[in-house]
Amino acid sequence: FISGVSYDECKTTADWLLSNTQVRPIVGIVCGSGLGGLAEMIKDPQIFKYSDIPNFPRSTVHGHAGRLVFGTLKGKPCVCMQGRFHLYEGYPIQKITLPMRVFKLMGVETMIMTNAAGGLNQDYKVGDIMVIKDHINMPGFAGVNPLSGPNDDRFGLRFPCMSDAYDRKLRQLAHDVAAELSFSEFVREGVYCVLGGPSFETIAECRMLHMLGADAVGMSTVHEVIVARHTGMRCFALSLISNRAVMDYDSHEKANHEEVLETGRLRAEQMEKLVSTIVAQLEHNINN
Ligand SMILES: Nc1nc2ncn(CCNC(CO)CO)c2c(=O)[nH]1
Repeated sequence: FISGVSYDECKTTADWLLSNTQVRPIVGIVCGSGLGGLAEMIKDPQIFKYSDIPNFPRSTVHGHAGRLVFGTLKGKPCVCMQGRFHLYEGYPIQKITLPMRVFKLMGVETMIMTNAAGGLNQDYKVGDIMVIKDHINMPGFAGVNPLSGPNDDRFGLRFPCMSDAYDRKLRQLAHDVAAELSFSEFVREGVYCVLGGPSFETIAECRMLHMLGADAVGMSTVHEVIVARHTGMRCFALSLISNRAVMDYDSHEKANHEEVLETGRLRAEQMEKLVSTIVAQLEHNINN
């Protein structure tokens, strides 16, 4: 099977990291496109380039730095992925989700994922932040699932439940924090649909996904959440709506990566404030 993703290899990577930092993280953060600034919030950072970490893939996407940042955020020991991996980069799906298993083996209890996504819900505006309440795993419909292949019971069950993937208490906390910060007008909640990419969706695909109940569309996060939940970590995820998906044929808008990164820059400050305040208010060691 795929090299570099077995339990022993994940353990080797986790042990290598733990021997190179005193930080014992309980929160894992994944920074999406243009959201790498979240990692700059971490105090006393210890930084590892992905290329130096055994078994880690390399980041190949503009806007994804490719660094693992350890430190404390609002007093809580954290590990932050500045740059994540995507199916469209050509990695095997188990490689994309390897960091989740490494984080679990290091003792991480809660994963906070962020991504940039296209808005399918017509009420959404560019710059809105959507709390993900559920996902539609399109590649999974075709058998592209990070848990395919032999199950290693040391990580989790053969058939894990996904109806509670996005932690209800953390979603409620996010909305309470948004209200505290007066962010409620642009903080939403909805369903995220993942596609393989790298091509952006067609108009027909946007219309179909919207009819199927998706509020936002992207190319990441779901695979990581499936593996993180398999290991029993709590998951919470936010999508920054970086553009409105093109839904009608007489529109001349064209989705492009530059506007994705630009929206990240515009909203980065609020995203960082929201995530750091949520981390500050996380209860430690509550297993659901
Ligand atoms: N319409 C649309 N807008 C989006 N903004 C971000 N993403 C997520 C994909 N991000 C890629 C390309 O920016 C980089 O990982 C998307 C998407 O998939 N579709």
